[in-house]
Amino acid sequence: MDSCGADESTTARWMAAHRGMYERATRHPFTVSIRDGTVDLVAFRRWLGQDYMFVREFVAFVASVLLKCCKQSDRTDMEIILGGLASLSDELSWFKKEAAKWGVDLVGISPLSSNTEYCRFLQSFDDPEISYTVAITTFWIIETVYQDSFAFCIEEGHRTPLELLGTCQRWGSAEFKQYCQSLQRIADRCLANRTSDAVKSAEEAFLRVLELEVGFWDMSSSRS
Ligand SMILES: Cc1ncc(CN)c(N)n1
Repeated sequence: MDSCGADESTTARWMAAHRGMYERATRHPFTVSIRDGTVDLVAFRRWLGQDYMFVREFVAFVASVLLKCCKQSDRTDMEIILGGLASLSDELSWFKKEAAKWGVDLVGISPLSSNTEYCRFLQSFDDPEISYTVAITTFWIIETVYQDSFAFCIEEGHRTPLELLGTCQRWGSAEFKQYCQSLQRIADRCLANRTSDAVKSAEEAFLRVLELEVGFWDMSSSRS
C-alpha cells in the first residue's frame, strides 16, 4: 500500500526496489553532461549515429510487441502501440536531419559492441514463446529511460546547449511522458493478472534493459 492506502503497482515497486540501477540509467554522466552544458560533442555525435541504428532495430522490436498484442486482441493497447510504432517513422527522419546537421555519416557507420548486444536482446523478442507481458514491460522501460533522462536535461536549472534542446525535447516532452505512462498502465494491468514466475521474467527483462541502457550511454561517452 502507498501513503494514500492504494495498492502500489508492480512497476512502481520495481522502480523503488531497484532505485540505484534506475538512476544509473537515467542520471548517467553522459546525459548529465548534456544538462550541465559540458557534453563532449564527439560523444554526442557517436550517440546520434549509434542511436539511429538502434532505432531501426527498435522498429522491428515494437512490431513484435504489436504482433503479440494483436494475438491477445486488446483494441486499446493495440492503438497505443501502433501509435508508438508510427511515430518511429518521424523519429528516423529526425535522426537523418540531425545527422546532416552534425556531420554524422549514417551510411558509413557500424554498430559498436554495446549497441550490437542491445539489438540482439531486442531481436530475441521475435520468439513467440516470450509473452506479451514481458514484451510490453520491456517496451515501457526502454521508452521511460529516455523520457526520464532527457526530461532531466530540460528541467529547471539546466544549462543544456541551445543546439541540443530539440534532442532533449523529443523525449523529454510532456507528451512523450504521457505516452510512457500509457505503456506503464498497460504493463501493470498485464502484470496484475500473471503468475509470480511470469512477473519474475518481466522483472528480469526490466533489469536487463537498465543494464543495457547504461552500457549504451557508456559506449556513447566512450567509457566502454
Ligand atoms: C538506446 C535507446 N533506448 C531508448 C530509446 C528510446 N526509444 C532509444 N532511442 N535508444
